[in-house]
Amino acid sequence: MTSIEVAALTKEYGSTRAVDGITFTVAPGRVTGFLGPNGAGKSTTMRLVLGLDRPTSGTATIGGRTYASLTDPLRQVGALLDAQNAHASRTGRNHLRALAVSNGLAPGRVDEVLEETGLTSAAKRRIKTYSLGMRQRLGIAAALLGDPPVIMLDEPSNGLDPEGIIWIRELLRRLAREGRTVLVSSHLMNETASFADHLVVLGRGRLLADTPMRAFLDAHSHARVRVRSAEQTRLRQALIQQGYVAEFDEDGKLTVEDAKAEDIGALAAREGVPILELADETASLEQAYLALTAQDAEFAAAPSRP
Ligand SMILES: Nc1ncnc2c1ncn2[C@@H]1O[C@H](COP(=O)(O)OP(=O)(O)OP(=O)(O)O)[C@@H](O)[C@H]1O
Repeated sequence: MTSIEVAALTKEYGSTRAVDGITFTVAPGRVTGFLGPNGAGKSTTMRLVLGLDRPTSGTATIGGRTYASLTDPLRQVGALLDAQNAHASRTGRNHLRALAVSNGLAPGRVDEVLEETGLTSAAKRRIKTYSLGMRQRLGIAAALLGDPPVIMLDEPSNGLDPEGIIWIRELLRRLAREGRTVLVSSHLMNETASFADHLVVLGRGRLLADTPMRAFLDAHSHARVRVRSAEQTRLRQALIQQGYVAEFDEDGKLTVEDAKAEDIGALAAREGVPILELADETASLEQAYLALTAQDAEFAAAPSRP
């Protein structure tokens, strides 16, 4: 069982502090979604874990060791950082073969990972003829080549079509079920919600959250009810009198903030307003994430103390 451990990690590029003293552990057996606005420091953190950059201070280790000190790195960690990285004039299969040979991996793995990523029929084509989605698949194939216990993917859904997005979701879930440590950055919130068990959220280089997905949703989103009745205007007045915030949406339904369906149903019954539709709205990761990063933006925008 191998974890990724990030401890008091800081990276400065000149006067830019890309990563600012973050500490978290990515545990095996689950998919950890790595979220944050553009420039939050996700790619920098991944590069530091992979030894592609040196921390200004702090450490990033895999199973207690730095990437540089791993004896067989591709058997320990598979990573997809930049799908454009492969030699464009090679075929997909030759690219993977070269990687396998230079890292002492069994050549038989090449056909296995081509199959696993749906690239078998394109294996003999040059990479320059691949679509962005195919390059993503090839990058994932390379990450899986050494059958590693730790997998780190930066925006793997980039360029994938809907079928590819379902495929990657299932792949990530399976890798976690097999007990691997899976860290996946994404800017697609609802997509992340469909595969992640756990979330690490960065904002301006700092750690904003390190929490199970469910707890994150519960903590950062509020309950909301959508209701349609035979007398919407009257219902809205009654809701407002009771202190609720209720607004019409574009479909003409009422959205009631900080409310539960059972309370709104009871209120409508007391008022004698027939209800046609009534439902609790489930919190979306996007809602929760925006609530969290909005707080961060306010905090970050506050004037610094003398
Ligand atoms: N090599 C570099 N030189 C200078 N600044 C850099 C370098 N790499 C990253 N940065 C800066 O560090 C900050 C964090 O960037 P990073 O790419 O890690 O963010 P990110 O969360 O991955 O964002 P995105 O989702 O846009 O990829 C940004 O302000 C970026 O401009």
